[in-house]
Amino acid sequence: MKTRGFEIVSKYKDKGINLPRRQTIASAGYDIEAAEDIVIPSIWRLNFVRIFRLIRNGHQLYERDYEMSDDILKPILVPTGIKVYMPEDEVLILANRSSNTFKKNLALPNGIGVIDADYYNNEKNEGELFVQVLNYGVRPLKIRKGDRIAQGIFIKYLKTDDDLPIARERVSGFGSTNGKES
Ligand SMILES: O=c1ccn([C@H]2C[C@H](O)[C@@H](COP(=O)(O)OP(=O)(O)OP(=O)(O)O)O2)c(=O)[nH]1
Ligand SMILES: [Mg+2]
Repeated sequence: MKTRGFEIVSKYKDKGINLPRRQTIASAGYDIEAAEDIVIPSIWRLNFVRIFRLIRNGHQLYERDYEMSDDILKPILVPTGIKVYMPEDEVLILANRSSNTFKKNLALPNGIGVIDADYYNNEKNEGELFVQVLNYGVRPLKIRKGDRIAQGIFIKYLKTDDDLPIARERVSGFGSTNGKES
């Protein structure tokens, strides 16, 4: 019987993806690997480029220039090539590895990632997990395919007494319930 587990998404079948694994007897987290080589640019450099662009365009660096700009510094989404299934009352918490901040200047800007049970096999991206990352170091950071970039922890979540039943199905992630994806 299938209860909870990880699977490889179709796009990455036969691409040598390893399913997440725990590393020691009592490790809570299933370590999740990057599915591709990817370079994470430094946020300092990106911000420098933005400021340089503002100055070059003759803008003064007033607060309103930032407010007017829709040039949001978006985190990089690292593909994992995997999806996760679990009972409806569970959630996979995607957490950073402490070594990422300690050794690599790699942060998960959303703090933790919340992977909902109904994200599995969604029509848009089949439920592929992505890890949002920011490199707060000064150099670009190379992530290689197979590097363990985050860990997934399964937990049960609770509902309030007056929780409203809802029939809406999840079609994707990253703002899909906002009406439009951002
Ligand atoms: O680090 C993350 C965080 C989320 N997700 C996927 C799985 C999750 O089920 C979905 C929605 O995440 P969340 O509810 O945290 O984001 P949202 O901004 O509320 O998006 P939505 O409106 O789609 O719920 O996006 C990831 O792949 N990685
Ligand atoms: Mg949501």
